[in-house]
Amino acid sequence: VTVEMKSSKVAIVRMNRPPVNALSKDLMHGLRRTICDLEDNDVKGIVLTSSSKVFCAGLDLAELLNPTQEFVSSFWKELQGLWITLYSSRLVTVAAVNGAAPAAGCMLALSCDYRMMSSKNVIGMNETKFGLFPPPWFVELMADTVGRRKAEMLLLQGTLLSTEDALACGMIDQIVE
Ligand SMILES: CCCCCCCC/C=C\C/C=C/C(=O)SCCNC(=O)CCNC(=O)[C@H](O)C(C)(C)COP(=O)(O)OP(=O)(O)OC[C@H]1O[C@@H](n2cnc3c(N)ncnc32)[C@H](O)[C@@H]1OP(=O)(O)O
Repeated sequence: VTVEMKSSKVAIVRMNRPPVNALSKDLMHGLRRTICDLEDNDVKGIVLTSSSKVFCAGLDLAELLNPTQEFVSSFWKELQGLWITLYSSRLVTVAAVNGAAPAAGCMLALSCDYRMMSSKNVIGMNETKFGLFPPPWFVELMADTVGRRKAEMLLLQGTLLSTEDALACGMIDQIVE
């Protein structure tokens, strides 16, 4: 994770884990630590983005291949900790979604106060496409953002929306070129 101060009050926080910013336990820990440090340093707002062409590919599936029980439990704790920290942060949080944002990548964006996204990208919770269903707090985030019925349809079908469709249903707030 890298931090660039745009002024004394606003920080650009970039996920920097090539090639696709898959959320490993370490990346989630780094993001949470960064947000907490910025909160402690009188910063007012952050822009969360990526230093590569993918915003975030969701959970690191490689790390979840044949994990030990202990690892799964610490991974899950880190995921919940990151979500709680970002969602409840006192900072004004903006997601600049500059690449694909599937599954937990979408969760990161939805946990922010405002979402801008570049065109020709995709965002959504596609977990059902590979036989999983998102945890309840992902579901609630989606329902709070686009409405319960729309969320139900998107989640059941594991839809990844284009930038334009995401704007149309309120999943993002602005398209930025
Ligand atoms: C705590 C344990 C609990 C386990 C149970 C979990 C239950 C909870 C259920 C849901 C919660 C949330 C789940 C998730 O977030 S799962 C992740 C879902 N993500 C995806 O479906 C995205 C998959 N990736 C893509 O669609 C594409 O890679 C892309 C659009 C993000 C980028 O495309 P492109 O630029 O063309 O890159 P490549 O596809 O070529 O990929 C490059 C490289 O990166 C690897 N990779 C991609 N995604 C992941 C990933 N999520 N984890 C790990 N690695 C990933 C890909 O395999 C390539 O690797 P290489 O071949 O070695 O180069």
